[in-house]
Amino acid sequence: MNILETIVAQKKKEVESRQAAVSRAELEKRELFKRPVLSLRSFLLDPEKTGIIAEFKRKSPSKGMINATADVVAVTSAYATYGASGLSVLTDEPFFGGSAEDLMQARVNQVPILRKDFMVDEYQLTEARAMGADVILLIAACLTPKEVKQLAAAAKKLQLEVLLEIHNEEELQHICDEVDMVGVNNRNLKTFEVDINTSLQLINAIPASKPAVAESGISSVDTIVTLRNAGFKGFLIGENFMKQPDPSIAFADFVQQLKAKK
Ligand SMILES: O=C(O)c1ccccc1NCC(=O)[C@H](O)[C@H](O)COP(=O)(O)O
Repeated sequence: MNILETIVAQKKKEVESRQAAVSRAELEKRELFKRPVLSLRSFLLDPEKTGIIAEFKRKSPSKGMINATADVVAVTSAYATYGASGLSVLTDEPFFGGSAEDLMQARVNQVPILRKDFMVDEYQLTEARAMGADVILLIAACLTPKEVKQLAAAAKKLQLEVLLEIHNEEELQHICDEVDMVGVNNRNLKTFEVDINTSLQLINAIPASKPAVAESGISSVDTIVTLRNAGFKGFLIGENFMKQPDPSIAFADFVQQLKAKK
């Protein structure tokens, strides 16, 4: 089994046990379930904003522990204050050290929040809404085109936006009307190598109506400029900030450098 298959197998078990403990009807009664959502798509299309989706990521399968001590409210609030167009919060516990609690705490911020997890079941969409997320991620590598369409349609019924993640040309087949944005992950999930050319090679095949997001391995403002010139509207960045002793300061410096490039 590759890492994605391992994660998905674990995810299916987890979802089954959470569903047995808390029904969808119960999740729908939660306060955060009723809040109006913020549109990441609109934030990414705003030329005054940075386009950066800053990720709160404690650890990962490729890097192991990245930051064991960062405080989710302090870091995500700094990201929002210094110009993130969106926040991405990992809610997977076993592989990324995240939690629903992290996302609920990050909800103090008035910027769109992506629930970063491996979505395999509609139950997780209701959970996402109930924890205060605005956007969910669907990963083409672990879903069929039919499953993407079904999950994306169910997300729209909950007013959630959908970011579809692809890794190669074949996965362009997963793009459907129901997805709002298309992400290209530069990380090869078999070798963990990151290559920005993955984004640059796929951008022209992504429909102009779906803002494109370059994901993973971004660590310089020059890379953002290159990706932006190629047509990307969003830039998902995790490790580059989280690995610093103070991710908040690292993010503020990065945005200052980016603004100087304009
Ligand atoms: O990050 C990993 O090691 C990883 C392994 C297996 C599946 C997914 C993985 N990452 C998810 C992501 O998409 C990244 O967290 C996100 O794009 C940010 O990447 P980075 O800026 O390189 O931290």
